[in-house]
Amino acid sequence: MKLNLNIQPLSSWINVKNEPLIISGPCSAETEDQLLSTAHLLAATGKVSVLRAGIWKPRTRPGEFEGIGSIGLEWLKKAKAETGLPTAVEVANAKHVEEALAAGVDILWIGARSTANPFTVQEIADALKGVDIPVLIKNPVNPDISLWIGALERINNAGITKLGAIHRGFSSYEKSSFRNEPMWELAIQLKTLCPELPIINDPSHICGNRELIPYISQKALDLDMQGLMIESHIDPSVAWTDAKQQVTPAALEELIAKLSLRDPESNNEAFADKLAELRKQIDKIDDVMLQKLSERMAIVEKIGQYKRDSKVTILQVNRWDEILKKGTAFAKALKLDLGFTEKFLELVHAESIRKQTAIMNEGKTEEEIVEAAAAKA
Ligand SMILES: O=C(O)C(=O)C[C@]1(C(=O)O)C=C[C@@H](O)C=C1
Repeated sequence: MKLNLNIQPLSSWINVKNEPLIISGPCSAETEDQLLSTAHLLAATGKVSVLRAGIWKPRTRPGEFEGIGSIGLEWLKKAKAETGLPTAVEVANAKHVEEALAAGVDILWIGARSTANPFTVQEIADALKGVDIPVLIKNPVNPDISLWIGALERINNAGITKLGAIHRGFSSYEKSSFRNEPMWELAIQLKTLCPELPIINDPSHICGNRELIPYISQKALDLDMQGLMIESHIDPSVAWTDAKQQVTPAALEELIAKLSLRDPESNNEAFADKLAELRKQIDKIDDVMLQKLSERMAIVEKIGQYKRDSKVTILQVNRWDEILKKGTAFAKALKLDLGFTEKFLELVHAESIRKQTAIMNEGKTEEEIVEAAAAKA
């Protein structure tokens, strides 16, 4: 399946100073002086293409600083006039859109909490009808790619063709070293569904601390993302919001200088030949692997029939334990990663159980059974 979005390439709507696109600025606009001094230092790096600032801050609990509000738009206007940097702000309702447009903001973005709510996204989409402005959409807080896609579609349906996504990571119940789990596979899935959609990474919100930002930024570029949105502050230690994850403009400049830029392709003929040869080898191995998996599943089905006819349970925990032990010992000898091997074997075992469950239920899969029950309920 491919996503049918009507979008213009990033280069046609942003004058990118240096590849990749760097959007930077304070988490929150706090004072005129803080915003202007940060903006001037960012502009002086020559590496930043867009100045960002939070004007209205969606906070988890009331009573915290909820953004400086409309006055911040005036400061942004001034910063743009003085530095020449185009500006970007987050909007979360129709009123924000109206005010941001009136203040001449160049790029709007929709935050993760808003993306998770289709009513909010639709309200913003309606407010954007007939307007020609770039809009970036952060992934929803929860790891649900259809909400992300739905938001992109709603905004695109409103006529916005200068459209991009921002990967800022996902909330998770599990304890993690990240503020928001990157779950790169979801961003990769989005890119696969819509290769022409620019995806910008937001290492600040993924990391939640300054230390990890260089690593995540490099990984994002290596996964062929088009840009980075990194929060910066003239003095992060006194920032009113997200103090731990903001960097100084000087630190940002250093971070950008250290990034390795790699191209998605190479014109070097020797490289292309070598790559083609190695890929041929991989194709052959993948064919054998899939062939073998298909043969394995045929045996699993046969066992399933025996189990059904002999009234034996699907799960054979001792046998499964033996497979895991044997498999991981072999993987160790082969220098395969143990975590990967376990995950792979678990996936295969789950598929065996799915197949045998269908055999126990006259060929009906669990999804079909659940669907039929839902239709009756
Ligand atoms: O050995 C069996 O009993 C099988 O059905 C095969 C198999 C497997 O996939 O290897 C599947 C389910 C059982 O829990 C154990 C092993």
